[in-house]
This record gives sequence, structure tokens and C-alpha cells, in this order.
Amino acid sequence: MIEVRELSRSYGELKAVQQVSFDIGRGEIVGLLGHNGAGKTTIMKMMTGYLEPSSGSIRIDALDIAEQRREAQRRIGYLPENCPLYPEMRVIDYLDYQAALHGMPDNRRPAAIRRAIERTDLGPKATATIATLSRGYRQRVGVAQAILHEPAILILDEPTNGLDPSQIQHMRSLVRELAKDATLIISTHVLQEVEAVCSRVLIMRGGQLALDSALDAIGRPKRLLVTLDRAAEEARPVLARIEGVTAVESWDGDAGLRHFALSAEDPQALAPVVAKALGRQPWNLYALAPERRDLEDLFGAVTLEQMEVAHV
Ligand SMILES: Nc1ncnc2c1ncn2[C@@H]1O[C@H](COP(=O)(O)OP(=O)(O)OP(=O)(O)O)[C@@H](O)[C@H]1O
Repeated sequence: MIEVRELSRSYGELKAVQQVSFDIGRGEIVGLLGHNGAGKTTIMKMMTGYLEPSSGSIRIDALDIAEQRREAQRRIGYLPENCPLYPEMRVIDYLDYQAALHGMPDNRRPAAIRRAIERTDLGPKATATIATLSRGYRQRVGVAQAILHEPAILILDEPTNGLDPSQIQHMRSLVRELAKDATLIISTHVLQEVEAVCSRVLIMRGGQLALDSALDAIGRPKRLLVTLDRAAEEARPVLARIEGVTAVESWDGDAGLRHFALSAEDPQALAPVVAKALGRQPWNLYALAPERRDLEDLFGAVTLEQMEVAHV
């Protein structure tokens, strides 16, 4: 559905995006993750046809965005990072104006606006002036303008940026709701955002694509962590003999406890087996859980080394 090939964009000497390629299929929810300046917004602007690449290509439903920009844009809804709203306008008038910009005929606009207002829960604020709205509501207006023409692809640039926790929750459930009907790409520098709503992540680092992975693959733990009140010499051989355990590592914990990390193909499935085996020992078990290698660790690993966008 979306095909990005060797996409690059420079601003003068600065290479903001370099040789980025990926494909996104229909119905996917993809998180574009990276620190400030990693190139996320630049990619999104190119995908929506608002910025020309220095080189490379983008196809939306087989339409080349450089050659069939209008056609491609009709399939895309876009929430820019700082969505330009007109503070003196009422929500409903602003949406009418946006619908006109999308080229929507007069007779279709009222129904489209009504539906966008409904989907974004903006009903109570429909006639409010934009200047009087909280940041959370303004973001919803931004989303409403993006979905007016019921696009098959939604591109949301930092949709939760600047929102308070309850507004974030609301935006996340709105995003999940929208994902039922559209392919979604969300940029964020907040890892929890990706974990909360996405099934796949593209991590940008210094203008380059550092990782493209299903979230499942990243999150899958490889070890089972066990905490016992036993010395390593005593517990290790017993743990190592448990079926499914391929390696045992141990280190000291607090208050005389010892941690053991059991490597296994499926640590989740190993947990009850280990619990049963330990039940046969006169030992106290303090903790038993698969190790969680979360996105935070992963993000650190791929971005902390080099955060600056490469210069020529
Ligand atoms: N119009 C511009 N002119 C010059 N440099 C720019 C321009 N827009 C972006 N840049 C630079 O390009 C790099 C990538 O910026 P971009 O906004 O794409 O990153 P980002 O990952 O979206 O970060 P943020 O979350 O801060 O928006 C940054 O170094 C930025 O300063």
C-alpha cells in the first residue's frame, strides 16, 4: 500500500533523511520512532506530498507521489506536528473550510463533518471557537480535519505531544478506533506510545532507518528470571537440569537473595515447569517472571550512540 524507496532529503548541507526504504501494508499500525531531529517529520512531509525528496520515491497505492500528487493525497489524511488551526474560527467552520480545501463538494460536506466530529468526540465543542479549546481538543480538531475525506491512510505526526495524561488516553483510544478503518503511521519520540497502539516500529536515528521490526519480535523475552534465597553453587546445577533451560546466569541481589536468568526458547512456557521443580526443593522462591526487554532498552541501544543528523 505504501512503498518508500531510498528516500533522502537534505536541507542545504544537512542530510535530514538518508536512503530510507520500507513498505507498509494495508491495515498496519506503524510507529515511526526517534528522538527530536531524527527525521520523522521530514519523512512524513514527503509521504504526504508536502515536501519534495532530494532523491528516492514514494508510492501510495501504486501512485507515484511525485507524478500523481493530488491523486495520492486524496488517499491520505495528515495531522501535521503543529497542525495549523485558525483560532478565531469555530470548529465546525474550520472543518467546513478544510473540507472545501480537500475538494469535497458542498452537498457532501455536512455529512462528512458530522461524521468526523462524531468519531473524534468533538460534539460538545462543535460550535466553540478554536481559541477557547484545550490542547487536547485542538488535537482532536486536527485529527477531525485529517479524517474528513475518510482516507485509507492516516499519517499522524506526534499526535499526543503536549497532551496531559487523560488527553493522551483519549487520543490513544481514538487512534485505535481509527485504525479499524485505516492504515496508520504515527510518529513519536515516546516509546510507550508505540507500545500502546502499534504493531510495528520503524526506528529512525540520525536520518537513517535503524530498525524495522514487528513489536512482537522486539518484546519477546528470551530468559526467565528467578530470585531465590540460595547460593549460586547450590541452585545453578538444579536449575540447569530443568528441561528447556539452555543456560543459567546468576548475580547477587539484596538481602542475601540471588537472581538467576534461565535462557530458554519460550520462557513463558518454562515458568510453570520451573515453579514445579523448585517446589521440590526446600528453597524460598521470591520472584519468577520472563525478562522484559522493552522498547526503552532497544531505543537506547539504537539511538544513544549517535544522535546528530549526519552532515556532508
Ligand atoms: N526546513 C528546514 N530547514 C533546515 N533544517 C531543517 C528543516 N526542517 C527540519 N530540519 C532539520 O532536519 C533534521 C530532521 O528534522 P525533523 O523535523 O524531520 O526531525 P523529527 O524526527 O521530526 O524531530 P522532531 O520530533 O523534533 O520534529 C533536524 O536536524 C532539523 O533541524
